Amino acid sequence: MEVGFLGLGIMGKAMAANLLRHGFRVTVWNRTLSKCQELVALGATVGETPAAVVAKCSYTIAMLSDPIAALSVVFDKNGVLEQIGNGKGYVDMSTVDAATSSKISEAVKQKGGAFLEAPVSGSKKPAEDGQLVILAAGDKALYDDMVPAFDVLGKKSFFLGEIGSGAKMKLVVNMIMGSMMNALSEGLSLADNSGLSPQTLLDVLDLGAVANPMFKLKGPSMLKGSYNPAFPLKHQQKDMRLALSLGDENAVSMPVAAASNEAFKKAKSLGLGDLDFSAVYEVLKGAGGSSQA
Ligand SMILES: NC(=O)C1=CN([C@@H]2O[C@H](COP(=O)(O)OP(=O)(O)OC[C@H]3O[C@@H](n4cnc5c(N)ncnc54)[C@H](OP(=O)(O)O)[C@@H]3O)[C@@H](O)[C@H]2O)C=CC1
Ligand SMILES: O=CCCC(=O)O
Repeated sequence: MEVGFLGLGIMGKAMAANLLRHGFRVTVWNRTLSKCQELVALGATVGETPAAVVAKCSYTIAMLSDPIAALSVVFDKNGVLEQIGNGKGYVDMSTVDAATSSKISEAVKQKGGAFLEAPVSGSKKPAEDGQLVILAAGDKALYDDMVPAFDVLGKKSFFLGEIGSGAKMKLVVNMIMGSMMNALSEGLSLADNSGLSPQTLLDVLDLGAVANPMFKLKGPSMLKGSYNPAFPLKHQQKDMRLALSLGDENAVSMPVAAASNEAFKKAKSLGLGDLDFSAVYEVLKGAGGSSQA
C-alpha cells in the first residue's frame, strides 16, 4: 500500500517510520523540508508540497500541530485541495476541534475525495511501537481502506461515526489527561512542601486505586526536573482550550479543566511550551514553598 504522510514532528516521524518498517511505500512532506531526510534514509520518497504528495498517493495521512496547521496544509497554495479528487482519501490524524475537521471534510468531499478524521491517544513511544489508539470518524469506506495502516500504527482503532465524533472524543480524553497531570503536580508539591517524600507518594499511588501508566511514566522524571518532550505542553494547552470550547458549546461546566488550563497557560508564558506537558509541575511547585525535587 502506498501512502502519503504530511507532518514529521514527534508523532508523524515515528508513525511514518513505522509504516515504512512494515513495508508500506511512503511519500513524505514536512513544512521544514529538511526533516524529511531522516525518513528518506528509511526508504521514504519526498513530495515537494502537500499537493505533490496527494497527486502521487491514493491515501494521504496528516499529523500536524493544531487547527491552523491542519487548515493551512489543505487550503493554502500547493495544498491538499489542489490534487484531491475521485478515488483519493485524506486522513487527518492531528488533534483539532470538530469545526476544523468538518471544514476540511466538506472541502475534500466537494472535490470528490473522501475524508476521515483519526486523532490518536498515545504518545511518542506508543507511536514508535505501533501501540496508538485510533479514534476515527467520517467516511466509513475510507476507514475500511485504512485498516491495514491503522493495524500497523495502533493497537486498537475505533470508528465513531459522523465527522466530529473522533475529534470530540480525543479532546475529552486529553481534557481528562491534562487535569490528571495537574492533580499529580499539586499532589507532589503538597507532599514536598509538607515534609513528605514525593518519591514515596509516587510509590503509594502506584499501589492503589489511582495507579495509572501516566503517573508511573512521568512521575519519576518530574521529580528530576526532566521534561524531554514526548507530548509538548503547548499542544496539551491547545487541547485544553479546545475541550473548554466544546464545554462552552454544550453548556458543560468544567471548573477542574478550566483551572488546569490556567496552569498550562502560565507554563507557556514562562517559556515551557516546547517541553513535555508534565513541565506544568514547575508552575505548581513554584506556587508552593520550597522544592526538594
Ligand atoms: N506528541 C504527542 O504525544 C501527541 C500529539 N498528538 C497530536 O498530534 C499532532 C502532532 O503532534 P506532535 O508530533 O507532537 O507535534 P510537533 O510539534 O512535534 O510537530 C508538529 C508538526 O506540525 C507541523 N506544522 C506546524 N505548523 C504548521 C503549519 N502552519 N503548516 C504546516 N505544518 C505545520 C510541523 O512542521 P515543522 O517541522 O516545519 O515545524 C511538524 O511537522 C498535534 O495535533 C498533537 O496535539 C496526539 C497524540 C499524542
Ligand atoms: O495527545 C496526546 C496524548 C498523549 C498520550 O495519550 O499519552
